Amino acid sequence: MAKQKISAVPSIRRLPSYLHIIRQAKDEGNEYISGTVIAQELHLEPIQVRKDLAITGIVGKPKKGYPVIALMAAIEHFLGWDEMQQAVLIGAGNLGTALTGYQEFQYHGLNICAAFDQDPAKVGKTIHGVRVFSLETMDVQIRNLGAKIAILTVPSAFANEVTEKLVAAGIKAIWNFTNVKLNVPDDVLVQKEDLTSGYAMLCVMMNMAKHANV
Ligand SMILES: NC(=O)c1ccc[n+]([C@@H]2O[C@H](COP(=O)([O-])OP(=O)(O)OC[C@H]3O[C@@H](n4cnc5c(N)ncnc54)[C@H](O)[C@@H]3O)[C@@H](O)[C@H]2O)c1
Repeated sequence: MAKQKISAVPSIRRLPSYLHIIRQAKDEGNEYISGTVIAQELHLEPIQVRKDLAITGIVGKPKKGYPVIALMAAIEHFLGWDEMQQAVLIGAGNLGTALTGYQEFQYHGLNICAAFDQDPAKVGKTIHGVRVFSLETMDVQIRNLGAKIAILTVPSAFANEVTEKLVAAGIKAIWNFTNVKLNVPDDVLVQKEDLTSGYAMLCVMMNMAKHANV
């Protein structure tokens, strides 16, 4: 996996919300959905939705919109969600437990197949159907499971120490929930996640609304 600059980051971040709405439309028995309907649901401009969907290669029909089944398939294929990825989770604490319990990942091609923790009280337990293993067995287990993705939810102080072990075990992509910049070789991808950036947006919106109302 080579590191490349991704140009359409905001569009890619919106695709899962589109998929959710399109899936709902399909469940309600609709064969087509228009960009305008998706835009209305998400408070976006229709032109933005059409531009975003264009990156998946699908084109809508005038007056009808997009065929829902083909549109879902195109988005899932673009995101790589039409193939199930095996992932391991390191740090079965509060956040790690919540992530293992998030059933939606199954619809997004992500299967958390094992968890690892250094706490002996957690080793051997099963959280939301995911077995927690000892860190000592991590290398062998990752190789046996063929997992290439790791979800990192350990305390930040241990993030790089654990990352070194993950890389040695053959992990090629890390979803990093710690607040640490990970030291990884060029062929290992890292996506850092921070819930506070969403909260920051909410605060700015609240501030703007407050000033607009005075
Ligand atoms: N990105 C976000 O928005 C966000 C939100 C919440 C928490 N976090 C981060 O996620 C991490 C976990 O937070 P939490 O609230 O779940 O903490 P927690 O203390 O509940 O869980 C941490 C788990 O990691 C285990 N652990 C500790 N050292 C380890 C090691 N060396 N190897 C393997 N396991 C180890 C602990 O035994 C524990 O089960 C922290 O780094 C926290 O800052 C990020």
